[in-house]
Amino acid sequence: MRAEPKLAARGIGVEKGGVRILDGVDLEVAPGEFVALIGPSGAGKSTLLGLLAGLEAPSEGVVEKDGVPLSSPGLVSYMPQSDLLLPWRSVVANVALGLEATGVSKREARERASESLERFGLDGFGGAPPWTLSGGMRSRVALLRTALLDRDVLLLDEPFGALDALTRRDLQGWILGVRDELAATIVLVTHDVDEAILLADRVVVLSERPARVALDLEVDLERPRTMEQETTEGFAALKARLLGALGVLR
Ligand SMILES: Nc1ncnc2c1ncn2[C@@H]1O[C@H](COP(=O)(O)OP(=O)(O)OP(=O)(O)O)[C@@H](O)[C@H]1O
Repeated sequence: MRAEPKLAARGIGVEKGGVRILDGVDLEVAPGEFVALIGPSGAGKSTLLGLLAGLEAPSEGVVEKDGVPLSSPGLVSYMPQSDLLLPWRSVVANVALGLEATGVSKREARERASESLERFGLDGFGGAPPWTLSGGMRSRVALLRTALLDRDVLLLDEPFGALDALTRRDLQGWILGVRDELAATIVLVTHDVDEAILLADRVVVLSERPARVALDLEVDLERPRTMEQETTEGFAALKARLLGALGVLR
């Protein structure tokens, strides 16, 4: 018998300001699975992630977590596209913010934030203001703030989108390393086909707007994943299929 999906979007349609954005999108994510969501710019990836986060309701269809319709935000950890670090708060205070928002006392939130800095490569930077950090470190602060919420679902909207190529690779390698520790079902929105294949168990491609699922591809590469796998034939074959579905290769 198949396990109940951790997350399910069924028959999702979304219309905004008279524009049809999503049209009959079905997506199931199994417990502990890592799914990457890619698609053309403006296809509706962030919209779909927002629905999975319970931030908005679809015009048609239903989003379920553990088989129960998702009716409010806060049941999952969600990291929006911009890192939203508050410039007047230190790194530790920024990390603690998510916990504080869920009702944890300021003192406990800061303690837990301080304790976690090391495993996110931020040791010694707790008192620093965000503007003194590199882009990669800012991303880790935002990721840590989201991960500390300790929900069983982690939704990431292009967490490395604004980073240069080298820093991006560095963080991809780092995500591979902390994946087990995060122990969550993960949905990641990305524009980067290599990133999707490297990190995910499955890559779901959305079509042009109004978006449908154009391809749902299992990434059957061995784990633990390494950057070296990017040079293998298996990787290249997956990439060709994804680029084909995106309309880049015809
Ligand atoms: N309130 C709104 N009214 C009309 N159209 C909207 C509204 N909000 C979003 N859209 C449109 O919905 C589409 C989907 O937006 P969304 O941000 O989900 O796409 P995306 O795939 O995440 O894009 P990107 O890859 O560029 O981040 C876009 O074309 C956007 O212009």
